[in-house]
Amino acid sequence: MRLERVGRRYGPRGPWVLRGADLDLPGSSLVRVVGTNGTGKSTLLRLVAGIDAPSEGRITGRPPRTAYVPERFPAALPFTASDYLVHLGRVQGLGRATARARAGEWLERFGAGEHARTKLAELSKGTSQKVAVAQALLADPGPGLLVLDEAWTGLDTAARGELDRAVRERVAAGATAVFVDHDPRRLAGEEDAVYGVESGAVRAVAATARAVPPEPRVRITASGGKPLPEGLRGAPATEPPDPDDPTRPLVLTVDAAHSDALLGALLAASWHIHHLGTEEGVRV
Ligand SMILES: Nc1ncnc2c1ncn2[C@@H]1O[C@H](COP(=O)(O)OP(=O)(O)OP(=O)(O)O)[C@@H](O)[C@H]1O
Repeated sequence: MRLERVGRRYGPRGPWVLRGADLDLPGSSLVRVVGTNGTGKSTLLRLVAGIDAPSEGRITGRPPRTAYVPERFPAALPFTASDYLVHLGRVQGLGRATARARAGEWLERFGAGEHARTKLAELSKGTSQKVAVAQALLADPGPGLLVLDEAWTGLDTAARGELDRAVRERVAAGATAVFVDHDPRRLAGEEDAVYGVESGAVRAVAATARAVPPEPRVRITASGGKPLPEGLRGAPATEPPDPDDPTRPLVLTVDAAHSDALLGALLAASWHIHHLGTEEGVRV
């Protein structure tokens, strides 16, 4: 999907909120939009989502499916959370049973399962936001557009993490996810592109490759009953750093690139290996 020379003003004589915006929004990509308050980020996201039309310019290659979490959620509708989600799932083309199952799954995933039968108007702000986010995730993952305007705001920590995961899943499944969030740490380093909105213009401020996760450090628990061999590769960190009891196992942590050499040196010096794992605790 592409935006070409897109402009938007409210009213024929209103000031241009956006002008000359060129954005490239390929599939399987995570795109962040940044800018100070009132610069036009929500306006841009509404144009991307297709719920508003440009005053000039054109938008091409729109994916067939769009999910959108608006900055403000219309919470005063006469539905329970579950009925509302089923209704929106039906609008998105899901069968009734699938829509109901998905509604339940997403409410559970966001920790709002017990509010399925609560009326929208009676939900707390945080739980309303969970419903607003769940409605955007009801459809199958796949190529499509996911537009999130401050969708994390109001969610608790666990739900924010869950939304991060959901966004990553959707992007991995081919979606184009475009988001605004006031927290600069939100999905930081995972964006394929970052666009800044300022004084009506939209500029690519960074185009980062998808961050490669750091290589895990490897932890080796070993005992030798004697001092460590000299000249170990990778300068391993040891715990306890200065053992009083040389028979006590040592934990050595080293970059994965040096773990084989370290292991070889320990075995060659007749050390006993108790445990081998990554720093996150995964056994390797
Ligand atoms: N429907 C509308 N009618 C008239 N003016 C509007 C409308 N929507 C937005 N604007 C104006 O467009 C400008 C940009 O607003 P927008 O909400 O897009 O910015 P934003 O960057 O998302 O702001 P915030 O960070 O505060 O959410 C503002 O001056 C706003 O008053």
